[in-house]
Amino acid sequence: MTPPGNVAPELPHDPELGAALSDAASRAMRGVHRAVSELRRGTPVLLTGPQGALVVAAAETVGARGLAEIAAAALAPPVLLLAPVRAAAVLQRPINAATPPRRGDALKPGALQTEDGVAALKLGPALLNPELLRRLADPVAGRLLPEVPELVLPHVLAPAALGLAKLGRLLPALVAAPAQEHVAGGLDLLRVPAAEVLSYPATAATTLVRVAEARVPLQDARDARIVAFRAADGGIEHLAILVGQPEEMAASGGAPLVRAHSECFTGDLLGSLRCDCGPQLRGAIQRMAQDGTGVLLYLAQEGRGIGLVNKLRAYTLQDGGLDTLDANRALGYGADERGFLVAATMLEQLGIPRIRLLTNNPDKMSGLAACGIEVVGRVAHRFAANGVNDKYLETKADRFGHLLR
Ligand SMILES: Nc1nc2c(ncn2[C@@H]2O[C@H](COP(=O)(O)OP(=O)(O)OP(=O)(O)O)[C@@H](O)[C@H]2O)c(=O)[nH]1
Ligand SMILES: [Zn+2]
Repeated sequence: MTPPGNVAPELPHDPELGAALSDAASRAMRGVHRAVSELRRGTPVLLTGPQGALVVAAAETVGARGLAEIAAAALAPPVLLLAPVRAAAVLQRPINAATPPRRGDALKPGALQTEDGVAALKLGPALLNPELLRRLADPVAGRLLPEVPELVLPHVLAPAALGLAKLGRLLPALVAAPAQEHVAGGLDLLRVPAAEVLSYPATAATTLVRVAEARVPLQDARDARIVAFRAADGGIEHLAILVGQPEEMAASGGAPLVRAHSECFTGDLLGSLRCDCGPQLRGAIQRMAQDGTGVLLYLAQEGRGIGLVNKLRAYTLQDGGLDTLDANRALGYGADERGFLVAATMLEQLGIPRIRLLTNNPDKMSGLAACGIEVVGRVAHRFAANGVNDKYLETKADRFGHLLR
């Protein structure tokens, strides 16, 4: 299960061409970043492509005004775009997605078919109401609906719409209607090319630049520095914590110990017992201090890339009986939404192309290797269960293929 966004795009070698491309990349990222902000505040945006235009708003945030703007731009009645798993839950019917949701899942006879990993539900007037849209989007919200929506074919730009909501760490559920570009222009809706939404994760990862660095002695590693990396979109920074002199070790052909640690507010900062992140974070720094060298990449990929708000929703679903993988999927997200191109770019910029990786997760090894990092070895990084996270650790081994030693 290699996460998406892990294939390094070809980088330009001609410096002039490179500058021109990075200008275009930075304009594209600005557009997508603005579109994400619009969705997060409940404003519709216009997705464009050669096949037409689609006006979309996030079901989680849209209000009466946003719905009126969609109606004014729409060429046809609006639908609700959902991940197939969520659509199946709403319809209370099994569903076959064109993109198989899980290795080994058998197609269910008599199940609904969907295209491109997206399902579309027709929204009759009774469902075009902000509170009901939130219930349709959110498996944690109440179930009561005045009518069961009907499954229809999604627009060709629907996958980009879901992608945009995911970039905003919103529930992947959007009110959407085909629109005429010029009509929507009169409404002053932000336009964003669907292709730029789809290429955004790779563009953001490959435009990271070092922006600040400081010596920060740590309780467990006095000789430590923090280097901050920022992408051209101005989004949240990723951090590298360097223990000792890993760059020197790499320069003389060595392979320093590296941990790619995805941020976990609850585990890293609060000491939550639901996961193993806190012990893994501190354990990694201690291990690097013992070795004398190491790099801990602290990646802004909270909740395996679904964001803190969705992780809290996933926890509520887990309290209702789902495991960590199915809870992600019930929200409409993949089991693991992380890409490791960010980590690979940071290592490349630090001058560390060969590493020994501190992990139990084989996907991290293959993800980094696919992005051009030479992973010469793995060092296991397991901590004992604490009585609360036992099932979480079991699920990582059983369903994510995490190595037990
Ligand atoms: N979606 C979701 N994310 C979780 C849950 N529990 C922990 N996480 C997140 O999982 C991530 C932990 O990732 P890591 O420790 O870097 O990686 P890993 O895949 O467990 O692999 P290792 O390298 O073996 O630790 C953090 O971003 C946590 O916020 C959960 O129940 N649901
Ligand atoms: Zn955690």
